[in-house]
Amino acid sequence: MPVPFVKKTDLSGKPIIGITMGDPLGIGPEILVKALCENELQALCIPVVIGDQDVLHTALSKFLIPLRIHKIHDPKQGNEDPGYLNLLAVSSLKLNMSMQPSMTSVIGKAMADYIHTGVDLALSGQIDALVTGPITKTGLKMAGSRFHGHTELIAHQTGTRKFAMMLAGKTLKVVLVTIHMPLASVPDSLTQENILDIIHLTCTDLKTRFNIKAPRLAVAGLNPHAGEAGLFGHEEQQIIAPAVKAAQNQGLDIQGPMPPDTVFNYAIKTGCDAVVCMYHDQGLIPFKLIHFKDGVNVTLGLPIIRTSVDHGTAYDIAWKGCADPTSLVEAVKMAVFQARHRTDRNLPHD
Ligand SMILES: NC(=O)C1=CN([C@@H]2O[C@H](COP(=O)(O)OP(=O)(O)OC[C@H]3O[C@@H](n4cnc5c(N)ncnc54)[C@H](O)[C@@H]3O)[C@@H](O)[C@H]2O)C=CC1
Ligand SMILES: NCC(=O)COP(=O)(O)O
Repeated sequence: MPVPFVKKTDLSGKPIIGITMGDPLGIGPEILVKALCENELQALCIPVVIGDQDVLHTALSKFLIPLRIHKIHDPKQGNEDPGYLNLLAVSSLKLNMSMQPSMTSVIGKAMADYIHTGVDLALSGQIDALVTGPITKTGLKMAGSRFHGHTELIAHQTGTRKFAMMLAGKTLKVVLVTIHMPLASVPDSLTQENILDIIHLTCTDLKTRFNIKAPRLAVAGLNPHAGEAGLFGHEEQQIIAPAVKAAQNQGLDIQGPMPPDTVFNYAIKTGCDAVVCMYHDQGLIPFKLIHFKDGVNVTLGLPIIRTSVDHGTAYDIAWKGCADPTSLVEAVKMAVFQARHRTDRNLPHD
C-alpha cells in the first residue's frame, strides 16, 4: 500500500505522540504508566496511549500510579492535564494478570492492532509521531503476521521499500544492514547495493530527523580484523569496501570497513555520528553495553516518525514492579524532537 506523503500537522502547540502499549503480558503496561506519572513527558507533548483499558487500569492500581484514564476516540481529544492518561482503546482483553496468562493469538492480534492503529494515525497526520512499546515476535507470529517485528510491519504498512533499524543513544548510534535473520544467512545477504542504501538512509535521516548538518559515518567490517586482506574472509574486499568507496565518491564523510572490534571505540572517540553494522548483534552488543538503560530504537526511511524502546518484553520481570521506564521516556523525547525538527515533512520517502 504506497502512502508517499505525510500530511502536514500544526506544530504550533505540543506535538501529539501516539504510544502503543505493547504486549500486555510483558513490561509494556508498567513502563508506560511509570513514564507518564512523572509529568515530564506531558510538559513536552500530548501523549495518547493506544492499548487496552482493563490492562492499563490493572497496571495503574498494581503500581499505585495516581493517573486517571481519559478515554478518547480521536487524538485531538487528548487532555493536556498531566493527571490523565489519554487512551484510545483498541482491545478489550479481560485478562486476569494475577493468573499469569500465556500468549494467545487473541493477545497477539491486539498487540498488532495497536501498531496498525498507530501507523494509520501517523500516516493521516492525527498524531505527529508513533512510539512503540515492546512486543514478542512469537506473539506477532501467533497472530498470523508474516513480519518479524515492528520495523518490517511498519515499513510494509507505510509502503516503504528502503528502511533501516537504528539504535540511538547520546554516545553511540548504530545502524544495521541486516536485522532479524540467522547469523549463517548474513554473509549471503550483504550486497554492495544494500550497504550503500543503508549508508544513504542513515545520512538522510541524520540530517532531516536528527538535525545533524554534515553526518560522519564509520562502517564495520564483517570478519575478524575486517578480513585481514582476505585471509579471514572476502566480504570486505568484494562488497563492503566498494560500497564505502562509492559513498565517498558521492561526497559522503564515511570511513571503513574498519575492524569490528575497534570501530565503536574509534567512532565514540572521534565523534562519528553513527556506525553502520553488518548484522544485529554486531551493533547491539556494544550499543547495549553503553545504552541498555536509555537507548532508543528508531526506524529510518519511513514517511512517519517511529521510535521505540530498545528492550523487549522482559517476561522474567513483567508485572513485578521493577521494570525501568527510562528507554520509553527517551523514545518519547526523541519522537518529540523529531516531530519538531524534521525537515522532510511533505517530502516523499522512498
Ligand atoms: N521493541 C521491541 O518490541 C523489542 C522486542 N523484543 C522481543 O522481546 C522478547 C524478549 O527479548 P529478550 O531478548 O529476552 O530481551 P529483553 O530486553 O526483553 O530482556 C533482556 C533482559 O533485560 C531485562 N530488561 C529488559 N528491559 C528492561 C527494563 N526496562 N527494566 C529492567 N530490566 C529490563 C530483562 O529483565 C532481561 O533480563 C523477544 O520476543 C524479543 O523479540 C526485543 C527487543 C525489542
Ligand atoms: N533488537 C531490536 C528488536 O528486536 C526490535 O525490533 P522491532 O520490533 O523494533 O522491529
